[in-house]
Amino acid sequence: MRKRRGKPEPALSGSERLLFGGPLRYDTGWSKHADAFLQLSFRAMLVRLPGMLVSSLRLARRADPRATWIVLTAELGRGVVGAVSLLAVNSALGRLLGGTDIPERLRAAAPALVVVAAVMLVGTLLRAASVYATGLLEPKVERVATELYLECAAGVELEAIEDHAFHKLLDTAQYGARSTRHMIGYGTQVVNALISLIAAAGVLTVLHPALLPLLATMTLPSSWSALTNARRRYESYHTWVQHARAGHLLSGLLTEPQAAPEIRVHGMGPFLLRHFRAMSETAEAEQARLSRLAARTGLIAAGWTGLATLATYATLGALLLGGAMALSVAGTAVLAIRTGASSLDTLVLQINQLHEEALFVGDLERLYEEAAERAIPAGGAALPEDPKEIQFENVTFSYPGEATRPALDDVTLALPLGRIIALVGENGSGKTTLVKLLAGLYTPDRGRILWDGVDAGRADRRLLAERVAMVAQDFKRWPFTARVNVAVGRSGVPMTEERLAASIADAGAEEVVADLPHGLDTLLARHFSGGHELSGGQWQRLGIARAAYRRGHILIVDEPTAALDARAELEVFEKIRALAGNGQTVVLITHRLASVRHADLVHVLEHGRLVESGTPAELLASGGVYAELYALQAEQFTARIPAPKPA
Ligand SMILES: Nc1ncnc2c1ncn2[C@@H]1O[C@H](COP(=O)(O)OP(=O)(O)OP(=O)(O)O)[C@@H](O)[C@H]1O
Repeated sequence: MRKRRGKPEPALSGSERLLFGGPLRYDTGWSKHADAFLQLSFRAMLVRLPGMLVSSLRLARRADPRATWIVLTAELGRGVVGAVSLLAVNSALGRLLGGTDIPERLRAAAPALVVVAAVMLVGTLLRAASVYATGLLEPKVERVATELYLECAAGVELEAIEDHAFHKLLDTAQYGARSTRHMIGYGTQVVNALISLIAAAGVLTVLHPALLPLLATMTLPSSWSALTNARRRYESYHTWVQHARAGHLLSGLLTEPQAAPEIRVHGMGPFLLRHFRAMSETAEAEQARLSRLAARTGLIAAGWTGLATLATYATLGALLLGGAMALSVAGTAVLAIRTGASSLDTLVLQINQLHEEALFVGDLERLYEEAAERAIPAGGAALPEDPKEIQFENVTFSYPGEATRPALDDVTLALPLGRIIALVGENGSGKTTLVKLLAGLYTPDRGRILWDGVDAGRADRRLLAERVAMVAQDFKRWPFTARVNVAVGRSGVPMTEERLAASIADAGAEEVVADLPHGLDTLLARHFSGGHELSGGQWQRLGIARAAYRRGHILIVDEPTAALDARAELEVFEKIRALAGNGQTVVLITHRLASVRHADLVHVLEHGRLVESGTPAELLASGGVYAELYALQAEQFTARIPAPKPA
């Protein structure tokens, strides 16, 4: 970011330091694209104007070509009407102020006056047409831009979504979609003001060439003031966007149902409120700083405009007194100057607004570009129809920005298909990371994942995802009906009752559904009226039903029984075993080693490395990590509880 002289560093609030560990401001230099701040000079603004107008026009045509055509024609027409009206006024004034006989003068001026009235009527009609079509266009343009934005968010790699810099771009670009809507209105007004200005300037040049530079001098100060303020607002926005996000986070926490019990039991309400207030006050201080600067800039600009106006009218007076200009011409000149000054003012203001919106649209365009670069690649090699084995070959993977040891370190292992394979290891040993790589959510930094010899890194990612069903540890509890919560497992196929019933049976979730007040049509979101909440274990069964509904070849279950009671756990493992019996591969992550006994193969991970592989019996016999963990768990049931000390 370009440092500005005299720009004070925003104060760091105690709340930010305590809650978020430091100032919540983004490093704006993260993007490899052109720095938006460099695009804020007056020259850059003018250079970018045609591009801004063209990009608004392109979006508008995409959203509604007919309405775009109406707006353009109407605005062009209004400009022409303005010029004709000025010329007609000039002609009427010349006739009214020439000659001696008043009725004669009026008669001579009548046709010009009729023209003035007629063009005013046409102008009004054109304005109505433009307002109507702009109203049609704006929401459509916003929708088109928002759809593109959401497509980008849904289409990028998981790594991009987890990257804070990309997330910042997502945050700022969301305002770009709204800005595209405003750009239509501002764009229209720019076109209109530009045409009226050209008309007024043309008329002025004809009247006297000295008047044109004076007109420009009169409007320069307001341009400078508007541009300076816009630049400050945009700069401040970018510096403070993360802070604003944190403020929303706090207010969201105070109202969200998940946090409500803890807020009440731990009495966290006043704590969060206090910090919300402190964060808001810091943001208010920034607003006050901007307003102070805007008022100062406005005052300087107003003084400058006053002097320029004085000079203009003094010049006009001197021309009149010196006999260099007729009175009627001076009258038209005053009108043309007023029209021109007002058009120029509007033009500068609207270009500036357009420019300010364009900066946000610029963020949106940067997001489109960045998202295209980070998109999940389309196409690729086909995977074998019925593979026998998936082989991890020296796979190493680190999460972006994690400088310490890799989450997976040189892992080589085999996953024979059609079996139950368990992944075992202590917290943070890399089990979830391994299955995420298997599902194609991440790609290895080094090494390969081979499906019967075909490198998954080169495979069509869509086809790979087709094969996989996953119940992640933190699987999504969609705030939709129970039916949808199961059927989203494969939302691309028509929903059938048979498939739903079979998946629910496969997951042993019949009772969960039967207990719902409206069966499968029960809304599973308590914060909506008529909504219902499930327990953690009940949700887990629906999650498994969702994965069963997907009918992928490989079922990945990450901690499937964490929220289940002992009986339910046994039952769920029974169901998972039955699924494997159908020829489906099950990759199971669990800490309950008793449940691993039924696996065909166990891989044990430690600190991201594979330390043991084998059948449960082999691993128990070998006395390694698995055997040690197993013994620890078994001990918990057999160890004697120490007798209470005598009083
Ligand atoms: N999204 C992420 N971004 C950055 N680091 C991550 C991310 N997810 C996991 N890690 C890190 O990667 C390492 C392996 O995590 P992983 O979730 O694969 O372990 P795990 O064996 O599944 O653990 P657990 O048994 O607790 O679920 C950990 O050090 C963790 O901090």
